[in-house]
Amino acid sequence: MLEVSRLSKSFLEKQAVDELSFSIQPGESLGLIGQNGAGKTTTFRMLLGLMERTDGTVEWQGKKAHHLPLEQVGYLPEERGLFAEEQVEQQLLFLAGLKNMNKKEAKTSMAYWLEVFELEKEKKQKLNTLSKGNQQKIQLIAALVHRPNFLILDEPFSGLDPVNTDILKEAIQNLRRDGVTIIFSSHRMEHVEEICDKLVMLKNGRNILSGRLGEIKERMDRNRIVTQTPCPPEDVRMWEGVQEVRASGEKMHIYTDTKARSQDILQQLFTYGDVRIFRMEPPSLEEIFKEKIGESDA
Ligand SMILES: Nc1ncnc2c1ncn2[C@@H]1O[C@H](COP(=O)(O)OP(=O)(O)OP(=O)(O)O)[C@@H](O)[C@H]1O
Repeated sequence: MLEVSRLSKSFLEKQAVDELSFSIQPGESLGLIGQNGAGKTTTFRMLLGLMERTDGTVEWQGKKAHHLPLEQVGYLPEERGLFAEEQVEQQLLFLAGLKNMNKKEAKTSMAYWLEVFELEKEKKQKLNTLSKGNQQKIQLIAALVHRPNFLILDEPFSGLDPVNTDILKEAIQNLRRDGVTIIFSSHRMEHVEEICDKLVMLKNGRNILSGRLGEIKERMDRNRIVTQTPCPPEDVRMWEGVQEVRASGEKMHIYTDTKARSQDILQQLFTYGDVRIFRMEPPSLEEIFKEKIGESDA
């Protein structure tokens, strides 16, 4: 559906996006992650034609394109920007109209999303009288109201409380089930882990890790063992290949450099007595992120 090859953007000396390649198929969701300034927003802006690329190609449904077909796209920009003084309902209908949606359809779609995000009571209010989180939800509805089949969401969870975060996650899952393709950025790794099929990790504009989440975890050799044992953590820290040991209640988390260490560790734990729990867990996305971002550029 979308194939991005060697997409690059430089601002004078600064290489904001550096030969970024990825692809996404209909109904997939891709998480674009990276530290502040890694190049996520710049990538979105180039895909939308809001910013000229320095190099690279974008293919949409097999054909080279300058940018995505805007009538099919919903965009939640990082810099939120609706009309503060306008009524919620009026501006949502106006924005749907700009995307060629007829008024009846727009009203039905708007009513659906206002109900999903529990904002029916606020629809007659001016935007600037709403709380920050509710304004954020209206901005999300503005990206969704014309029923796009491709969504670009720049930090969609920022400013939302835990209840609204769950509502948005569920809405995103439902959109995916309906075949909507989604690219989103987030600094919250647990959200990325829950809702993306694929991810692209950027560091200084470069793709440093990408693929399906399960496969990425499988590829990571760093291993976490969760165990319950009478063995003191100080002893485990001395063993070969052990990078870190953390006590968590009655359990101990042992991080090793390779998966191959697990059998040796189990053997050694047995010498201290009863091993009540011993399981290997893949690293969380947050752990992978910290490890990859922390690696040197050399
Ligand atoms: N218009 C611009 N002129 C000059 N430099 C820019 C411009 N836009 C972005 N940059 C630089 O490009 C780099 C990437 O910025 P970008 O906003 O894409 O990062 P990001 O990953 O979205 O960051 P954040 O997570 O903080 O939103 C940064 O170093 C930024 O300062």
